[in-house]
Amino acid sequence: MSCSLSGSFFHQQEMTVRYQDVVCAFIVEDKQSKASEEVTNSSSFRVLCSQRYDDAEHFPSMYEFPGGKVDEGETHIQTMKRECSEELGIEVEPIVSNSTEGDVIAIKPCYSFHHEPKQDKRLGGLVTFRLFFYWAKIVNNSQPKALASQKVEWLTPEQMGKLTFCPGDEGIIEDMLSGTLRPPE
Ligand SMILES: Nc1nc2c([nH]c(=O)n2[C@H]2C[C@H](O)[C@@H](COP(=O)(O)OP(=O)(O)OP(=O)(O)O)O2)c(=O)[nH]1
Repeated sequence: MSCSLSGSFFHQQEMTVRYQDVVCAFIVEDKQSKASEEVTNSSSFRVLCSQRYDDAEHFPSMYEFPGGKVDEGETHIQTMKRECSEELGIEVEPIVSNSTEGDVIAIKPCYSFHHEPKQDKRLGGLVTFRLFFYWAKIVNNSQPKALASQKVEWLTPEQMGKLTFCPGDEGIIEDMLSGTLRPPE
């Protein structure tokens, strides 16, 4: 069977589109901690968020969940732990469900968007990011510090809703606000 193909179709076929997995952690505040007094009596919760630098090459000043690109040979959980250590100086563990012991709860694994990195030598060219979200908690009482961002804050979904988050987080805040996305009990 023959078919006619437009120039733009050929262009797309020749273009290399790479995929880059990004792991993001929804780090839930420990409700026992003093700082979270205002949310202990409600169904609300707070999640650790960072604000990117004002002069960041991509998405300056926007908020994001801690995380980053998966390095070659890394599992998602290794990436999450490494990024949290590098960016926040904290040790985290994934929150696992009781019924599926050992399984990580992954949320919305299909967020993707196009991105044209200029400097990142690992990428180069057109890249589709796939964001994977995991619930996590801080262990060993380590305290988060803004080591790679201008600010880190514990935020409720209501507070997040008033801020601008990175494009891959589209829908996430709305889901937290509506209650469809909540930390596992
Ligand atoms: N860490 C993180 N990245 C996010 C989120 N939402 C979202 O769209 N992203 C995007 C921003 C980045 O382009 C990419 C993650 O890359 P990265 O954490 O290594 O950040 P980076 O500043 O070095 O990235 P970049 O300059 O290459 O964009 O995913 C999020 O909630 N957390």
